[in-house]
Amino acid sequence: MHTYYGASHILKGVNFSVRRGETIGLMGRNGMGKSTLLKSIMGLVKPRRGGVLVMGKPMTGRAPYEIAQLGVAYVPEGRGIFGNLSVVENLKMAARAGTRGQRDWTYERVLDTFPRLAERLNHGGQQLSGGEQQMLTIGRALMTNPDVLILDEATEGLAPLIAREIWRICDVIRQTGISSVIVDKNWRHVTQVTDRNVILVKGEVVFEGTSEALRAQPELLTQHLGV
Ligand SMILES: Nc1ncnc2c1ncn2[C@@H]1O[C@H](COP(=O)(O)OP(=O)(O)OP(=O)(O)O)[C@@H](O)[C@H]1O
Repeated sequence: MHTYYGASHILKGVNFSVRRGETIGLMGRNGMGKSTLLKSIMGLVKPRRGGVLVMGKPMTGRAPYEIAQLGVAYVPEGRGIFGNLSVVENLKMAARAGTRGQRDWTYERVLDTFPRLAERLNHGGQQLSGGEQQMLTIGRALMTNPDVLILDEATEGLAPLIAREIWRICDVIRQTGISSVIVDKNWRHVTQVTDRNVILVKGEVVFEGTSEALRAQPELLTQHLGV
């Protein structure tokens, strides 16, 4: 895939795939193209060359809601809950069956997974802390019973305890067999919950491999992830 913003060539031939049940870490320093890749997949930005297949169906340039209907749930950077609606309303309005008719994620199950949300059911979205808002956006994505969950900047700006809770949730989601793509700066946490990791540098893939393979190459971590 090649994606541009005007004359700026941002994604330079990125080949990226997500298999069923796989959890992928997408890493790289600021401005390397991670969000642009996710937006290109979701139909928010149109790639100029190459394209997107969802379950083998060509979906390049299709609207984000069409991608979502094929089972891809996207939690963008900076979240995006409905601040004037309560936690209950935010969750219930998202409820629907998945692409195979599955209803594994019910309102009750989401609350079991996010005990903090269960304690704040009638709070308005804007009354929640940043971490609770992130839980609510992930919970809302799960209510759509997705096949793939995409999390951009999963724990950005969250207090360490809350970030740890998000990582626990990522692990729970992984165990249910949903595929995930997780963008986060903290490679130590990312690699604990991923099967495969991809590092982007200036719009190109410079590493792709298992968490063990990445940990075995500390020079990559220093060079590309700033550790
Ligand atoms: N709407 C836009 N118009 C023009 N350039 C953009 C736009 N959005 C992003 N860019 C540029 O594209 C490049 C890739 O940005 P992108 O947001 O994909 O990076 P990223 O790896 O997700 O980094 P970050 O963690 O900072 O979001 C950057 O140089 C950025 O300045």
